[in-house]
Amino acid sequence: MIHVRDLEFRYGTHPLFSHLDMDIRGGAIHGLLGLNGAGKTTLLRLLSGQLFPSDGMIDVLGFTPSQRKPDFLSEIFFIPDEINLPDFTGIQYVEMISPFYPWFDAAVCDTLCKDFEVDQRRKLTELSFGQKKKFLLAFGLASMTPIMVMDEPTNGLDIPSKTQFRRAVAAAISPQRCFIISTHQVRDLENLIDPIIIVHNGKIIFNQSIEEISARFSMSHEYGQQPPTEVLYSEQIPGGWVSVHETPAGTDRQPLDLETLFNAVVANPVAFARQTQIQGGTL
Ligand SMILES: Nc1ncnc2c1ncn2[C@@H]1O[C@H](COP(=O)(O)OP(=O)(O)OP(=O)(O)O)[C@@H](O)[C@H]1O
Repeated sequence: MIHVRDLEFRYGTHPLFSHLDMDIRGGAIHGLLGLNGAGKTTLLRLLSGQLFPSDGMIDVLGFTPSQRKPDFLSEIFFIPDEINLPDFTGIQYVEMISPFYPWFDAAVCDTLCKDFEVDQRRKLTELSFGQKKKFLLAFGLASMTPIMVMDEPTNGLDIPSKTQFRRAVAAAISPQRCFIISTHQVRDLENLIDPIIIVHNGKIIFNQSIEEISARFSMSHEYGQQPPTEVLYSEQIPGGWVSVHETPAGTDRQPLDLETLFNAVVANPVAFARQTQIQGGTL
């Protein structure tokens, strides 16, 4: 659904992306991870036509986002981290904005607002940060756009709302839709995001499904003071070490936790670089 080739992007003279390639398929909830300042928000804005590349190609559903064609803008919904909503009630917002989204489903919006306990009769400017975010999530999921891009969507959500968010997103994904979620809160989204994409030093250095990851890499815990040897990555934990290594054939796998995987990939990108593209499937 999304293809990026040789993307270059700079803010002023400061280069951020150089020769960045990425392929994203439909029917999946992609987790976009990266260190602070790696360029996650910038990449999401480039994909949604809010920023323009300095060079290279971005293809989203056959559109070039920077052209900002109305047909393209009605197929993508962007939920930013910082939300500015107009001085409307939720009901007025739905009346004014939903006509831009041809597949908008008002019943889905009502149900999600109810689940999130957001009162659409209230002025959006008078809602708390978390309530605004939940309203926009409900509206965005109800927009039924094939592409949905979310920047740190669980920021500001209380614990039950995070659970409802995971449930709503899992229920909304379909082979015709593609979600990209940028997050630092990987524990909030564990078991939801798959594949995992990591942006680092101006490039996509990792883009693999959980199945591919767990077939190739395992995690183990060792007790004692000495760090384990012959591993791809290790980090100290109370009483021992957790390490990431290639899975030897025929051994049982330990599920990988995403935080450790992320630390491992960023600490040793070369070791993980062999499979940065999703292989097979409909790209
Ligand atoms: N408007 C701007 N003008 C100049 N530089 C910018 C601008 N916006 C972002 N940057 C720079 O671009 C880099 C990437 O920023 P971006 O917000 O995309 O990163 P991020 O991965 O989303 O970071 P975080 O995880 O901290 O939210 C940073 O070094 C940032 O300072």
